[in-house]
Amino acid sequence: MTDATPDSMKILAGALPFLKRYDDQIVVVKYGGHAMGEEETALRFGRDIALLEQVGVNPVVVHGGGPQINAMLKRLNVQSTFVQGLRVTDEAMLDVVEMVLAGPVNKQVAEAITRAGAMAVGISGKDGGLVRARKVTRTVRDPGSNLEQVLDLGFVGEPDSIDTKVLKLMIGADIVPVVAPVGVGHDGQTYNINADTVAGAIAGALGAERLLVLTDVAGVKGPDGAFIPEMTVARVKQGISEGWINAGMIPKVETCIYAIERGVKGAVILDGRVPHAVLRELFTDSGAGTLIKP
Ligand SMILES: Nc1ncnc2c1ncn2[C@@H]1O[C@H](COP(=O)(O)OP(=O)(O)O)[C@@H](O)[C@H]1O
Ligand SMILES: CC(=O)N[C@@H](CCC(=O)OP(=O)(O)O)C(=O)O
Repeated sequence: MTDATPDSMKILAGALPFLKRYDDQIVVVKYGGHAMGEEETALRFGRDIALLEQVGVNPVVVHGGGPQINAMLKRLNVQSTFVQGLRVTDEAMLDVVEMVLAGPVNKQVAEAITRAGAMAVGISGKDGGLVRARKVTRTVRDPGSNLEQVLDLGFVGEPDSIDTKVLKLMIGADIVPVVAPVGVGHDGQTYNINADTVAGAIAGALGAERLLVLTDVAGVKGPDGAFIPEMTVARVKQGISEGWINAGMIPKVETCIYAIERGVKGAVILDGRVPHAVLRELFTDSGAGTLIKP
């Protein structure tokens, strides 16, 4: 006899169809720097990911660390600037970015999952040639002259190709990969890549069942400020052109569109600070956050 209450039986019964649906499927989880929050939030995230692994899902975690990089830059008294949500990265900045992302942040996330009972191993996109990167530029319109200007963002990259071999080896060995968003160019140059972009590229390359983008807002807000539970790709594009989707939300929605166009079944932007956000999204009918659909 167990002491299971009717409530816990109800929750389990409700979760069963979802457990079946995600059995042996890959779910890519982007864990944003803003979603990391307090230590307790990180430990809770670790427990949720470990649980996914234990019930037969194959989670792959890609983490950010923007606020953690900012904290280190403040200690070093270095200013940083952003263009369309991307950090302008010169050589000195690149050292700090790689040190923070592939160092303490990567290790803390992997440790939180491992502590919760799964085996997680932290790597950067440079390991095993996982993320081959190319340099990006951004075009902006000067409000004064209305002329277009191409901006050089330094060592900011985007994924050129993804070699999934190292991830597949890890998944096959029941190891949860935890990926820091740093890539390497064909010439060996290191690039700082937005973590949302890396998550979308990895989800697309792995043919993931779901991409979950964890941040510090409930999802995408519309022009009236109200949260939107479901959006089509066309509506997202409208939001960007009208400007009510802006700043750090742009790489998120763009990566969701990229992943969907490559066969990922659904991409969701949700608040990672809400307890069990990942489990609620995957294992309940109501879900959480904004689902982006074709
Ligand atoms: N339409 C929108 N809906 C919700 N958030 C938006 C929207 N447009 C811009 N944002 C901003 O995007 C931020 C999330 O991006 P970011 O700060 O880069 O998060 P993370 O560190 O999780 O990657 C939100 O905190 C919000 O300020
Ligand atoms: C090019 C670029 O902007 N890279 C990001 C990488 C970290 C990141 O994306 O972290 P979040 O997910 O927490 O925002 C940066 O330097 O902040």
